[in-house]
Amino acid sequence: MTPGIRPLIAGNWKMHGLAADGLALARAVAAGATAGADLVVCPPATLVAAVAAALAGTPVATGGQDCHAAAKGAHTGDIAAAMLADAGARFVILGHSERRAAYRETDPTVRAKAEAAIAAGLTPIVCVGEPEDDRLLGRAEEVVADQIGGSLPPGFGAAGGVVAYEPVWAIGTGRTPTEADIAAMHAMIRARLVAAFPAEGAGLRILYGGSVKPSNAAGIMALANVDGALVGGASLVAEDFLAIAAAAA
Ligand SMILES: O=C(CO)COP(=O)(O)O
Repeated sequence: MTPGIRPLIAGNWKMHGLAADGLALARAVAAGATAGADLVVCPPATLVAAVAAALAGTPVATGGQDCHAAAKGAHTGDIAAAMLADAGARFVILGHSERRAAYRETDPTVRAKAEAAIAAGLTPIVCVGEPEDDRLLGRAEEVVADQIGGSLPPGFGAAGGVVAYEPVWAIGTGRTPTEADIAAMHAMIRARLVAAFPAEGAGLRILYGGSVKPSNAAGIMALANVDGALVGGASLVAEDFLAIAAAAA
């Protein structure tokens, strides 16, 4: 945790959820929301409007999982940031490693998307994280520093942007870096944020993601510069997601 920063626990549902189970999950999260942390759920695009409507008046916010960099246009299948905002989203996950890998999203692409998100009034959650090879070769911090340098637009600090550190090899695998490695990476990210955004960098939230579950959340959340979590698999089970939130609060 960083003193003075309110933790954020974000659930990335990825490509999971039809209307009935998605709405039930969102309602169960809202029913158990703890006061000590901000919560956001990021359902598939088809459910953003319905989940946002179901969560209206609750402390749980809604987010998207991606947006296009353009405000509108001939981009079949894509969604503009303003459309997410119009549907009730307040956050959007950008540059997730699954999208960087499957759609070859580069740092400049992610940066342009983050600019579009900010212009639409959304808070971007920009994902960074090293593949396993780079970790084994001792290049993890260098790779993540490059992603930070390339993926965050100038307005990121003023917009209260969020960084999520997700080592690629920890996603969905049950493996996590050591707490010392997480702390070292988050300290590096904090230093880069302070350098890039002198007015706001010390107060921006840096989330850890990758196999976060109730059993390891308290230890990870207690680390310096870990200001919450981006949760995949465990966000699909309300009681697990809420247990992680409780560990951060
Ligand atoms: O990719 C993630 C969140 O964006 C992490 O996924 P898991 O929590 O399933 O490892």
